Amino acid sequence: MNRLEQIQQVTVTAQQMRDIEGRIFAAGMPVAALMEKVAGAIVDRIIGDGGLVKHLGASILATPKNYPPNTSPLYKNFPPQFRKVTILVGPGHNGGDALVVARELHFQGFIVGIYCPFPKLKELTSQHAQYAKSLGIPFYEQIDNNLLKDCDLIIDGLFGFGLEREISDPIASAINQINQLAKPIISIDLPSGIHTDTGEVLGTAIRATHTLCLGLWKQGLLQDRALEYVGKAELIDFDIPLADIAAILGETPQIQRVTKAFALAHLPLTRPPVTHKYKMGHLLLICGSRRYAGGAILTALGARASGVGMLSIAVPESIKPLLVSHLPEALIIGCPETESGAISHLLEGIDLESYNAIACGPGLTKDATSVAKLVLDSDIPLLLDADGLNILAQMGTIPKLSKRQALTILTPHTGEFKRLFPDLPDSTQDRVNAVREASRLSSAIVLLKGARTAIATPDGSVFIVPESTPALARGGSGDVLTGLLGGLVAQSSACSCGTGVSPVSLAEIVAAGAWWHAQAGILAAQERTELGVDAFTLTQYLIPVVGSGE
Ligand SMILES: NC(=O)C1=CN([C@@H]2O[C@H](COP(=O)(O)OP(=O)(O)OC[C@H]3O[C@@H](n4cnc5c(N)ncnc54)[C@H](OP(=O)(O)O)[C@@H]3O)[C@@H](O)[C@H]2O)[C@@H](O)CC1
Ligand SMILES: Nc1ncnc2c1ncn2[C@@H]1O[C@H](COP(=O)(O)OP(=O)(O)O)[C@@H](O)[C@H]1O
Ligand SMILES: [K+]
Repeated sequence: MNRLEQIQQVTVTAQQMRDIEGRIFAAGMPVAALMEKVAGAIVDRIIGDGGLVKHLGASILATPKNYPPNTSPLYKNFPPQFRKVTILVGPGHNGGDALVVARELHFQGFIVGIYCPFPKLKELTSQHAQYAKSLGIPFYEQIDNNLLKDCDLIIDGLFGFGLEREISDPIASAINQINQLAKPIISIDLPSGIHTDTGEVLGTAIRATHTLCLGLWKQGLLQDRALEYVGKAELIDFDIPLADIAAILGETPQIQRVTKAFALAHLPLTRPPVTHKYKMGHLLLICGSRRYAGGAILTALGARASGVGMLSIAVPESIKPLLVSHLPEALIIGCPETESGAISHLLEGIDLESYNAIACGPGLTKDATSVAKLVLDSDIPLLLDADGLNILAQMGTIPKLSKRQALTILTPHTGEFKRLFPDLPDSTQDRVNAVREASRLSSAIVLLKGARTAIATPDGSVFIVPESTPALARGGSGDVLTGLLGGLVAQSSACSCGTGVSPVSLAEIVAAGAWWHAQAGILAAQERTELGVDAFTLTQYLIPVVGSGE
């Protein structure tokens, strides 16, 4: 993995970023030099070759203005008119970054106006402000028409990782006013108003179209509740030495982004030349009911895409023919069923210990309680989803799981999470902490579904899937995930040759599977629009995602 791939995996809190920054300054890097370097990289990303401005849509490339042509090399990216950029400047170093960007855009021929309502600025920020004023760049203390009229682009440098308390008026009102303009907004480091660690909106926040996160990914940008403010996010690297990151975060950071490089390194994409089907894992899926027969098919199709060596599927007897017709390669086990058409108990003679993993839950209904109890008492890796989770919640999550020897993986959405862990804080808020706490308490690997799915291990490691698509917010897509993960877990547990997989290794595989699922959604949405990603279609995009050979 190259340096940039390693950097992309790292996430930090504000305090960790301060500590890393502190080491760089202590080693001799001047603060002002670092600010120049960072701001230079921001300017390049905005107006350099292939820069963001080209992609910001009609508003920045329209409205011709009658100014003389500019000869700057960077300006070749633009039509031959000057452009008007409004820059929001805060009192700290986020404002300092913004002022350096303002100065450079001014020199490149842009018409720059600065909104800075703060009477007192940090020293370096104050020096940059003084120089910008000396260049004739106008400063405004209030958001007024002069500043915003005809402005093509807004750059937000009000607050970065130094924001710790709620934003109040007049800045809060100014932010709300700016948000209503529907102009392109590029936020420096974080959208101002978003808490660096938790993603909480502190009073109000800038709704950015783009966020250029500086140096290392801030955790708050990976929390669901921040997403509508973040827009498209990307990292601006400024060569933070890996040794300084490791000194603060350890060799393996506790909270990691699941990148493509990470996922591909953990998926079983190649097989040993000499092997056989049972060495490639035997998964038992327990799913479906007469009412929810489709869920069983979707789960099974997810498992199929995992490449698992053998797939057995326990379903109620009455839907066995349906499963056989969809999955001719699988061994379908028809089970006795309740009056309501749920599995009442597993067929006599099924030896649970002969499987490498069990995935249980989709479409079961709560009438299948005895089956869920049985698998919880087994001694092999178990993934529980949907009704499997609801039944577990009824039994009492923590006491029940504390008796299990083998690894358990729980894959709740926020509603199921609340039922499983009623005493934990709301998982729609600080998701990273919620999932981490749930895993610690239950000793299970917990995957909390959402726009940014997070996976935690009992020892406190968290993996966050940083890209996905709302196209997946659709019935059945979670069933596909269950099957896919079940197949991956079975393969890894078969490969461990009886030595057992560690919780962290298993969580890495689960995280890679969640990345795979999200990427299939993204690819399907690109080709078929966000409306075209029904759960069956999603299953058909799993292999293309890893099969493109890129
Ligand atoms: N790390 C790195 O390597 C690099 C970091 N860099 C940049 O530095 C940024 C961090 O800078 P920072 O620490 O100066 O904090 P920042 O976010 O600008 O704001 C804090 C200021 O706001 C104030 N304030 C706080 N809350 C407030 C409120 N509600 N309402 C009003 N005021 C409030 C608070 O003052 P206070 O009133 O609390 O004394 C303080 O002055 C970072 O995001 C990145 O852009 C790069 O330049 C170089 C590389
Ligand atoms: N807004 C969203 N953005 C990205 N992914 C989403 C979003 N909403 C849901 N998902 C994903 O879709 C899947 C939904 O799973 P789940 O709620 O269990 O649905 P079902 O039970 O109908 O199959 C999860 O993998 C989740 O992460
Ligand atoms: K900002």
